[in-house]
Amino acid sequence: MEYVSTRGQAPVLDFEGVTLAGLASDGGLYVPRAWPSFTADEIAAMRGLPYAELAARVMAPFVGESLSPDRLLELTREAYGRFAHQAVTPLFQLDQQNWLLELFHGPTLAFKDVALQLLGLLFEEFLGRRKDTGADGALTIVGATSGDTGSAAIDAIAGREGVEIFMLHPLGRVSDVQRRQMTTVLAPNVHNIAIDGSFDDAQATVKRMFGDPEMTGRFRLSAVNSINWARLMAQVVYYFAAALQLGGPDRKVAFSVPTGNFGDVFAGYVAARMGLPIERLIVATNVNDILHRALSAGDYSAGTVTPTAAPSMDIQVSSNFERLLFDLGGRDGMAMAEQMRGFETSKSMRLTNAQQQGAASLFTSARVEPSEMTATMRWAHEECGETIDPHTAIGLHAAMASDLSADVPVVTLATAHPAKFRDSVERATGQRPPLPARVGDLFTREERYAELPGTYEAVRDYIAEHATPSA
Ligand SMILES: Cc1ncc(COP(=O)(O)O)c(C=O)c1O
Ligand SMILES: N[C@@H](CCOP(=O)(O)O)C(=O)O
Repeated sequence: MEYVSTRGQAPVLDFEGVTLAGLASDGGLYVPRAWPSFTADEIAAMRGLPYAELAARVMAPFVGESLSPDRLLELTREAYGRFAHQAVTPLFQLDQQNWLLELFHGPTLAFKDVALQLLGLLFEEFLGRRKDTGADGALTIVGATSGDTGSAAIDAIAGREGVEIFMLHPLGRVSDVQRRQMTTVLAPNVHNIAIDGSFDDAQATVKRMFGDPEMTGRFRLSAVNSINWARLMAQVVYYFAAALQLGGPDRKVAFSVPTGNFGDVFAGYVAARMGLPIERLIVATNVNDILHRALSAGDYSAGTVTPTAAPSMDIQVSSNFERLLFDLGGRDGMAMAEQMRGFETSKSMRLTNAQQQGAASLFTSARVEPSEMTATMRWAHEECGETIDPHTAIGLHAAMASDLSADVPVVTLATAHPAKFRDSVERATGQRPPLPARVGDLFTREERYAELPGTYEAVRDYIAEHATPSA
């Protein structure tokens, strides 16, 4: 499988190459040159497979020659063996039409674990291989988080040889559980940085660093955010898992996805491109609603980020939207580069007709207000006996407000465990969700992190001082 950049100028790479590279060198994002697809019979034959086997089957075409099928299966078995639920991503039925896909049974209680547990193993595999051949094996990961990617990536990377991680989070804008899941990991290869700014500022810093020759010349940078293709690839699998349980491929299923950086819902788009019959993808946002404006009116213009009770979705510049626009706009890298240059200058762009119409054939969107989010948490608790987190509530509200026909099952992605957002959940339901035992003594452990201004220079200098130069 070959991967090309959405901006057309970066070298074409294989799966191992894109996994280690993260962001493309022209500032674009890597996507497969063409979408692999399965026939309905091939999809039907996946019914009943254990999750790790399904994952290996769905991801095999993306991995190509970079791993043998047996090795890929060993890695998926290892990654998903660490989950607290045997089904890995179980479904929970709420009512006749609505289901929750519980994606929070991994070590750090959010959907990020599904991809990052595997990505940690892939880094180890590919770096080990390079070391065996005498090539430089050291990797400096630089990431941005609004709370969940950070903890999942740190859990996956802490203590691993030849890899170090610098994780930027917005100071004071993540929950106490999210922060402590990152800052109490004291492994020497883990560096937490709280910046005075928003997630968007952190993400912009990370992207700029990949284009800074001084940094790329000294350090071998890589990414754990969903700019890394391997992240998205692993997230495609649970769309297959859910649809197969609800009658797919013979029956269409809709998904409602609490959305910020557009990674999770883009994985649903990829599943559809691979042949999985999907009735609709609902993009659910909080008041940081750039994606809702883009999908409903073609207006992709970023305002200031408003802090909310669903902090992981407090994002205005959604990285992966570029992947969708590239695919829907005829895969023209030069045109995409120009469109993104315009956006980077003015923080605003219009979708082309092709992009808007292409998106409308599969996506709808909704902006969910704080009162609707709270009411949905309360409804799920009182009527269905299910405690849900604020992000999931945003997805569920959008699902229940949609105009889908009653015979279409709607799966809302339950992206985080309610215990990660205990204060908001308690305010909505009157019950404080206990922390699962697997996160351990989070509130008695020592915390360590640096606090920096939100400028590129401050972060660059800190990383330049603390990172290990590549040989
Ligand atoms: C709990 C939670 N829900 C939803 C999202 C939004 O997902 P995405 O950024 O892939 O759109 C995030 C952050 O990524 C998250 O952490
Ligand atoms: N909500 C995310 C933001 C980063 O998203 P990613 O999927 O691109 O890593 C977070 O929790 O950090």
